[in-house]
Amino acid sequence: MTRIGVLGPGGVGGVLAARLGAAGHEVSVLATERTAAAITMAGLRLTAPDGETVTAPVARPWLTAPVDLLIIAVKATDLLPALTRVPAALLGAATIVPFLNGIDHPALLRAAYPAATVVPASISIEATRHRPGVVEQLTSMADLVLADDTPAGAAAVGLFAAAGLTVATQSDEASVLWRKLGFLAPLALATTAADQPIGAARDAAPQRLRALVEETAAAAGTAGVRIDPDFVGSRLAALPPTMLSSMLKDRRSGRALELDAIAGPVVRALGADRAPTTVAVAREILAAT
Ligand SMILES: NC(=O)C1=CN([C@@H]2O[C@H](COP(=O)(O)OP(=O)(O)OC[C@H]3O[C@@H](n4cnc5c(N)ncnc54)[C@H](OP(=O)(O)O)[C@@H]3O)[C@@H](O)[C@H]2O)C=CC1
Ligand SMILES: CC(C)(CO)C(=O)C(=O)O
Repeated sequence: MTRIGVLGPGGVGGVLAARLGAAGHEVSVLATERTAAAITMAGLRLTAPDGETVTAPVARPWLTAPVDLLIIAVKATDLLPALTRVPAALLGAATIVPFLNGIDHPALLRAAYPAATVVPASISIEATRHRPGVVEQLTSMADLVLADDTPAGAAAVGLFAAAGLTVATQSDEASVLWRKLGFLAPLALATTAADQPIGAARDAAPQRLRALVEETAAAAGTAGVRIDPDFVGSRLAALPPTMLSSMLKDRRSGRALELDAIAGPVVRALGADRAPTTVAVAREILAAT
């Protein structure tokens, strides 16, 4: 049994907290005051294609006891304030597995928690937090990718897999994060700018979608990660037409967008001149939100 903390028990964090709790781990969630109270009073309810579970993790607004592994699943826009709930002295040499979209957060986490080991990770899932303590996994897809180039990373892979989650590995941080972004950035930017699911967004502007794919692949190349634009294009073409990105869901709910976390790395890697479509689409989104 591993002591696991989950910072941000929303869509992603709620699914992982529920599944790891059901697998017998000692799970505590670190949440906003209201969510911590809701989970303390009524538990954490997960509805998923394989059924409904109610688990009873310990919920608190900040870490009060050591954990072996800390999952971070807040939005990038909330990361900095959320970290105040986890004192570095208490976290010590724990393993941190962040599931945020984007590229830039591991550096912040390493600076904030110098004794910990940060294991870069990504997740492909469609998960939603309906209200505090009530989350839904919408499809059976729940695919984790972790960097297994450290003993802590290899141990975390084993822990998630033993809880029944699908886990793939990459040997380095850049590959984990850029491969996710190589697919996500075109999907999120195209759908959010169009305010349409991927089917309508790709039909309305196929060349623009292709340009987003090529710019993100070129940006990944600057970090030594080779992404084939044709492969990403075929994955995007195969998505169900009704699929939304989490950025579009955020736009429609009036929540803060992870625009810097998703478009920023592409523009910072290439410069604005070599990422004209990413810049134009991001500016449209900024103007509309
Ligand atoms: N949802 C999805 O399907 C996917 C999401 N991702 C990525 O995963 C990450 C998490 O996204 P997602 O699960 O959708 O986000 P949600 O909004 O569903 O959940 C975020 C959680 O963070 C909590 N939170 C916000 N601010 C703080 C704070 N200051 N202190 C503590 N907790 C806080 C929220 O609390 P409260 O509930 O109290 O508001 C909420 O529980 C993002 O980077 C996203 O891009 C990646 C793949 C798919
Ligand atoms: C790629 C996708 C849709 C699924 O995980 C996602 O990560 C997101 O929308 O944020």
